[in-house]
Amino acid sequence: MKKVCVFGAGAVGGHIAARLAQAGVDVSVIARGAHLKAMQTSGLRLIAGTEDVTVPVRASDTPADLGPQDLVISTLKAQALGGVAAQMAPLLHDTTPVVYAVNGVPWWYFHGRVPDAATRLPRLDPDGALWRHVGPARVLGCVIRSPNELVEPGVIRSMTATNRFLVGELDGTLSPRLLDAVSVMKAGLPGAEATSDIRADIWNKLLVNLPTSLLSSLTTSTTKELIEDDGVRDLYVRICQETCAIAARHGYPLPLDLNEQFGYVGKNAHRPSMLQDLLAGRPLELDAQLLAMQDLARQAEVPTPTIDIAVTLLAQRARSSFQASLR
Ligand SMILES: NC(=O)C1=CN([C@@H]2O[C@H](COP(=O)(O)OP(=O)(O)OC[C@H]3O[C@@H](n4cnc5c(N)ncnc54)[C@H](OP(=O)(O)O)[C@@H]3O)[C@@H](O)[C@H]2O)C=CC1
Ligand SMILES: CC(C)(CO)C(=O)C(=O)O
Repeated sequence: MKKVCVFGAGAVGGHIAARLAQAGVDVSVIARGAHLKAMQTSGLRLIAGTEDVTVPVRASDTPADLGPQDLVISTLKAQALGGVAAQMAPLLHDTTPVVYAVNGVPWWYFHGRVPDAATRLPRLDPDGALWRHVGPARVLGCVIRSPNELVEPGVIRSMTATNRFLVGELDGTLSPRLLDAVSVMKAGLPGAEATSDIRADIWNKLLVNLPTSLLSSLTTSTTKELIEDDGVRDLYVRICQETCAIAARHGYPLPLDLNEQFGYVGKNAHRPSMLQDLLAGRPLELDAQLLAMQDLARQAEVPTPTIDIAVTLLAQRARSSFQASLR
């Protein structure tokens, strides 16, 4: 049986690990702190609608305890990826693929696209640790469409019945290792799918993340509340339009279907992961979700006045709430 390790099994990774364990997949998790202790002592609990399941799961904070894997699924926040890149070594044999399930512009985005010197995004891999210790050859990109919250250590609440995980090779091929990874994931996650254009899926997800991360975090509102107010909805639309303009200049003209957008975000009273982090006094995924998008806008000379104001305000809010959490 294939061995799968979920690295950074918090809200999303906990959901993935619980579903895989439920389906009988040989899955283990890397986590830390009180959440790790709770999983080791009482198992991993997933609450999804009326369903409430607890599964035993092998959990550690030390990759060497778990050994080489057939598949690693990273569900860390973007800003944590570089710091653990070197620690992944014990989980990797020569060909182990690593699925990077993460929001925002990914560190590997330009790999294979433009001449080598310009392929790295220093903001997302400041000292090159990801490039050096993992490298783009192992990477399968993954877009998450699955809202979840870690409600207490060891306990994940899933906010919706439809959970999609779009997984793709960076060069778009439907390779045997991609189909293998998706079939392992599908055992517990019927919404896992192989995609032949992971970058298009990333842009589509950015189109949801830019307005929801910015506006929910600034207003402390759930995604559903955001679109109930005319003024906030107007800002939401402007942020979407600016995001579409950036995407188009980078080769991805996105159709802006506001009915579809509002249908997706309005369905759940979900606190986006960025708002969850803000309320908990944790660092935000500002670089990957927001500042990298401003970089791409500047590169393509696309004006983003609404995004810029919202990012400035949110960055300040993040600084002050992080400071408050230290007091
Ligand atoms: N939550 C959601 O609904 C959604 C999230 N996403 C995206 O998915 C990704 C993951 O988000 P989410 O699941 O919310 O994040 P979480 O913070 O809930 O999960 C990440 C986990 O990794 C742990 N971790 C961090 N560093 C280490 C380390 N060195 N060793 C062991 N464990 C570590 C964290 O522990 P600690 O808390 O101690 O730092 C945390 O439990 C993000 O990119 C997010 O934007 C996408 C769609 C929906
Ligand atoms: C779009 C949203 C809000 C839920 O899928 C998300 O990606 C997040 O919580 O970070």
